[in-house]
Amino acid sequence: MKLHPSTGLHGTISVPGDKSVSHRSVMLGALADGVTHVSGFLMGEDCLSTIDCFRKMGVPIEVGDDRTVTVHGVGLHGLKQPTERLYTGNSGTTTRLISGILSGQSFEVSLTGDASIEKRPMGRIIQPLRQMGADITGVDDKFCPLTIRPGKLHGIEYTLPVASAQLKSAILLAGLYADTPTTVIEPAPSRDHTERMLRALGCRVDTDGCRITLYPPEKLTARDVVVPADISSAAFFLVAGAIVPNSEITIRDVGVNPTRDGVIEVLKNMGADITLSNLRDEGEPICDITVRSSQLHGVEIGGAVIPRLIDELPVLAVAAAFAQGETVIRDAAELKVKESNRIAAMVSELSRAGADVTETEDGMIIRGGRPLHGAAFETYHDHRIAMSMAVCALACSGDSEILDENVVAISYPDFFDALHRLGG
Ligand SMILES: O=C(O)C1=C[C@@H](OP(=O)(O)O)[C@@H](O)[C@H](O)C1
Ligand SMILES: C=C(OP(=O)(O)O)C(=O)O
Repeated sequence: MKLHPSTGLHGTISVPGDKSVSHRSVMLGALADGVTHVSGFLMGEDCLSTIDCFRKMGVPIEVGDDRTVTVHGVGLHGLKQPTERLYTGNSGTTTRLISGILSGQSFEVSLTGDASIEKRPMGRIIQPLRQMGADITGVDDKFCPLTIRPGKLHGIEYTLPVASAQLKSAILLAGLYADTPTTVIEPAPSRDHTERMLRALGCRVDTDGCRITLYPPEKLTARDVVVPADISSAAFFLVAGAIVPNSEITIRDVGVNPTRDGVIEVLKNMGADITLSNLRDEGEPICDITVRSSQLHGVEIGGAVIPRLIDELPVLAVAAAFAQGETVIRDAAELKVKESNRIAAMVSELSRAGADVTETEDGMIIRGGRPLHGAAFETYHDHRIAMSMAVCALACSGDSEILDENVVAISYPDFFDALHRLGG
């Protein structure tokens, strides 16, 4: 994909549905009694992997052509043993959350994903699920493929070593099958879509600060889901609108759950001109967001905000490269175990454009304000690196290329069309 420097991005767009909410709508819809109509579903490869796994376990799921999905729930105990190994593709969320659910089933199942998934840490779910009584094994007890056999589950109280919604959700979903309540304590609040959706389906989940307790329900009752637009996808346009001069972009119906909206807070702290309008509640808070270009300045990004913007850090690093002064990103070691090592990837690609960036143990230091030039950017087979460097390319002098651009299909299949429609 070739990109040219942009003289300004203009227009109103809708970005695709939230990936986290889309995954959960299928998983919890499958376990509910009744039919779940999902609208605004993300037709990205990761969420299609989730649909494929549940279909293989006997859940009838219809995919419409207007981003609708209908899940015919089979109830908490209605999943069937698949005839083959489940394949979770590139999706860490599918792999970890489904493992929690599979720990409570009465059949044996094995699962794995692509080359990236086979390198991502699974010891973090294997350990607590075993404490709950699950019979789960992996390669060296750390990696996929995983094999899960029937086990009798009981509730535990577990303090998470990292603020991870995937880990939290895996434990809570196993807790649906336990004979006593399950409590998870987070170091800092991570996205709470699992808790919200479980409550909507009639399950008691109490949250007290960073302490979440799930009470095993008799059943879940299906309820339709309206998926908000994904703030993690909107973030690429928030940064593009801020750093490409003469831009004004409005993004409609974006989910601004307070456990997800750190990117807005940080961009505003950097001096971005961002306004929210039309705020309303559809099970998740939603609003329209307008960004206009402005001169950004460097900031410190660390601590409790990190889980609230974890997937947005690559594109925030791009914003920092165009800001005046120094930006320090810390407490973000989790970035090393995503689809790629996102710290190393961004340091390498921003340096290729001429930025002054240094890798640290748990983040990076970006001394912004240097003039950046276009280049041929690598993606490391990582959708967020591809989209971040595409945004960077628009604000560089000279032309750029994104190698392996099709990787954006994991979370945002029409990303380049959307950029084009805005004048990029
Ligand atoms: O629960 C989720 O839907 C997600 C949680 C985050 O991962 P971790 O929980 O591993 O931080 C995030 O990076 C991922 O894109 C989606
Ligand atoms: C980390 C991500 O997803 P997952 O962990 O589900 O692969 C992401 O989408 O940036």
